[in-house]
Amino acid sequence: MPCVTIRGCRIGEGRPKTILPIVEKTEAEILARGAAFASLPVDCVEWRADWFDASADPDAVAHCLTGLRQALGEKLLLVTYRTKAEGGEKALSPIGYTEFCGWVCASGCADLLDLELFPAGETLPDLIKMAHQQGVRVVCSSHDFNKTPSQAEMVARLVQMQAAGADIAKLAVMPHSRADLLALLAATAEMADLHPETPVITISMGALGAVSRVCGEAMGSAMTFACAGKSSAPGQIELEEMNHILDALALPL
Ligand SMILES: O=C1C[C@@](O)(C(=O)O)C[C@@H](O)[C@@H]1O
Repeated sequence: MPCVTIRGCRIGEGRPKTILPIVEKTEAEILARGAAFASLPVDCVEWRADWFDASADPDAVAHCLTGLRQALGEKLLLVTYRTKAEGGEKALSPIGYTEFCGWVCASGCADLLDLELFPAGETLPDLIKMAHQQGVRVVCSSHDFNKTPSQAEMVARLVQMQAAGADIAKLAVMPHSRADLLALLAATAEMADLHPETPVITISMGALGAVSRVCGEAMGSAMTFACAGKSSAPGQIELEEMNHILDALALPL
């Protein structure tokens, strides 16, 4: 798998890189979480900006991002606006979504920007180009909180993200059976074996899917979302426990 290197962190190589989400409403709460997470053994912090009270105000977003960047030091910062349709807190018009992404990239504070495959639609390649021009890497994402699509459909979505120019392709789906969980894992292995152009992140959500969050090194998922207190999706495992499990499941060099 090719590796995406940011601030010395090699995403796509070895141990899956850990991510902690911030799901707070006010700048003060967001920055307090950022400062607390900066001292934890985690690789990346995700700011879920759809939770932010002032997410429609460009100055407030820029101010918060500047504070977060300072708080996080060398930890990677992933910025995500998860739209309601994909399981997030707020709906956003296509124009609002594009504007928000522009503010994040212009801030110079984000290492990674989450871009949703379906809402971005035809504008996705242009949004990716805009991010790249400003030195921001793109995690393209797709979520299904209701079901697990077929293996072929999951692979097709991830390949579509790669073709659009994403640096990392991500899929989170909901299982209802062991077969669903196996389909997600099989799609992950298929990507690693047959489409290794970019690292991928794959998640089967909820308790049934939780094993998918810890087996990335063996199966081919490059990053994993954990939690420290508040979680941002069902099935996330506490960071401390996650670190123990990832160590125990490490492959020999
Ligand atoms: O896309 C994802 C993955 C996620 O939904 C999870 O299942 O861990 C958590 C979200 O915060 C993140 O943006």
